[in-house]
Amino acid sequence: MDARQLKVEAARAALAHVGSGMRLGIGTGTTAEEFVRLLAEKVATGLEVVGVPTSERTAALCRELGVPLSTLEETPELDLTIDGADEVDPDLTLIKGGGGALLREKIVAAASDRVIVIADRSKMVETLGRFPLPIEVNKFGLRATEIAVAAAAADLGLSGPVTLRMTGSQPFVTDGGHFILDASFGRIPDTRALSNALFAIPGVVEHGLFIGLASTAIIASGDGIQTVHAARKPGSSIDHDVA
Ligand SMILES: O=C[C@H](O)[C@H](O)[C@H](O)COP(=O)(O)O
Repeated sequence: MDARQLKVEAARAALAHVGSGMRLGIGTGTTAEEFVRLLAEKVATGLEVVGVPTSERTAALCRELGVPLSTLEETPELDLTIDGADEVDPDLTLIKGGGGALLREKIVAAASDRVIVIADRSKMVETLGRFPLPIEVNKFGLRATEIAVAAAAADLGLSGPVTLRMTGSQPFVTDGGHFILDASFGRIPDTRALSNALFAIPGVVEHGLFIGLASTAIIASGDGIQTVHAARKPGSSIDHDVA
């Protein structure tokens, strides 16, 4: 099975969790787009859902394929979000933002009762950090923010290039009008500590570490589909088991 087919299989398995009447968060990226295509087929045959897209790119695909859309203003509480990821660790902490949509993705995920991550097996890692961590930053004070990010990482024993994401000769600009720094720190043993350190920097708008947001990961490989549920945290209502 090639990489695209694995994405389709993960998306298909996630679609089984979608029921009529649901308010859906709809992710961004090539895997989420396979989900949108399958969802659109179901909508065409009568499934009634409303989707809140996590990017202009996803919104355009939904419109093209006839998936009914809402906004988070109109529909601030969602039943389920389905999204891809750049990396997934065994606790279902994620790195996201390879497509630049991390800010809206995190807002939508946080507004959802459940978040299902869909990915092929290559995205599973023991420790996050092989994929450069996307950090969305305000355009103002870019250089100062770059220096502060590197210093915050160094305090945690992390180091590596922090580069401004480009599109051709121009900086990449997110849907929110910000820039993205891609931080190649290597393995991140303490994601919570790095998250806190980054949020202490005023120029940081959001970062791509998704901690405690994913409830389930649906992972496709040549051996089939693996479904992993997030471990129960004190006070949480999330189920915990590994299937
Ligand atoms: O900003 C983009 C998102 O976080 C994507 O969900 C992530 O980059 C995974 O994308 P793909 O499914 O294309 O690998």
